[in-house]
Amino acid sequence: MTDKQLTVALSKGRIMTDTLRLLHEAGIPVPEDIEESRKLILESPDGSIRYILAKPVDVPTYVEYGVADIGIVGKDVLLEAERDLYELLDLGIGRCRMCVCGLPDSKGGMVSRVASKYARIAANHFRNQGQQVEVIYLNGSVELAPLIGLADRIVDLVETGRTLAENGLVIHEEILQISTRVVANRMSFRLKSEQIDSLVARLRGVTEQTERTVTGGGLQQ
Ligand SMILES: Nc1ncnc2c1ncn2[C@@H]1O[C@H](COP(=O)(O)OP(=O)(O)OP(=O)(O)O)[C@@H](O)[C@H]1O
Ligand SMILES: O=P(O)(O)OC[C@H]1O[C@H](OP(=O)(O)OP(=O)(O)O)[C@H](O)[C@@H]1O
Repeated sequence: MTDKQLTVALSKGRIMTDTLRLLHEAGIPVPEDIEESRKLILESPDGSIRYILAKPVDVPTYVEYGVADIGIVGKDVLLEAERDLYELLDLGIGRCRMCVCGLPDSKGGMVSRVASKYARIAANHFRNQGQQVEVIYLNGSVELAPLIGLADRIVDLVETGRTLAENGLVIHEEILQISTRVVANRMSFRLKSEQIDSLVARLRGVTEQTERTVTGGGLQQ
């Protein structure tokens, strides 16, 4: 690794393909076999960028500790992690909504139980609303909780709404819009400003193009 090299932590999984497409469109060098390979650290062909492939929930940790200069990760993960990072850019991919959901007739009683993979976001939301709730952490398939009586509501991501619909659940309230963000380590942002500015400017170029195209087509963001 050289001083000039940037280490970029990418989120494996759902947002990986769109992230790689944007990097490619922005002219940022990416190893050809990055999606097929089982390697977790890969260098770009010109050696300017080292990519690390991480679980989304771990990306803010790598960036805060400075083992990655840059991270690409969902706003949901950032809000839940509350790490001390600079958020530089909204890539406009991985769009979905963080919502309070449940059975159609459940609005929460005096002290309701709320299940979520986003325990901190859920707790903050209900605290801000002055509602007393018990938040129960679950790691996935959160929609199960109201169906089997573990909780009366959930806080979870909704994209197409299919998972809710197929399980007889509805949205009671939208908390916030989610999309994928570019974040930087605070020290790297100063020490590698030239490389980081260039990377963000290139990505901003293709992100704005995408947004213009979508808006031009008459679709609502
Ligand atoms: N329908 C969706 N459900 C979940 N995440 C979505 C959705 N649409 C976009 N996203 C974004 O993609 C990210 C989730 O990716 P993924 O499902 O691969 O991660 P994960 O749930 O942390 O992984 P794992 O299931 O392996 O624990 C979220 O952090 C969010 O920003
Ligand atoms: O509105 P939809 O398009 O149906 O998408 C929303 C679903 O997708 C995510 O789950 P994921 O597939 O990541 O599985 P998980 O429940 O194990 O987290 C999310 O937690 C919802 O369950």
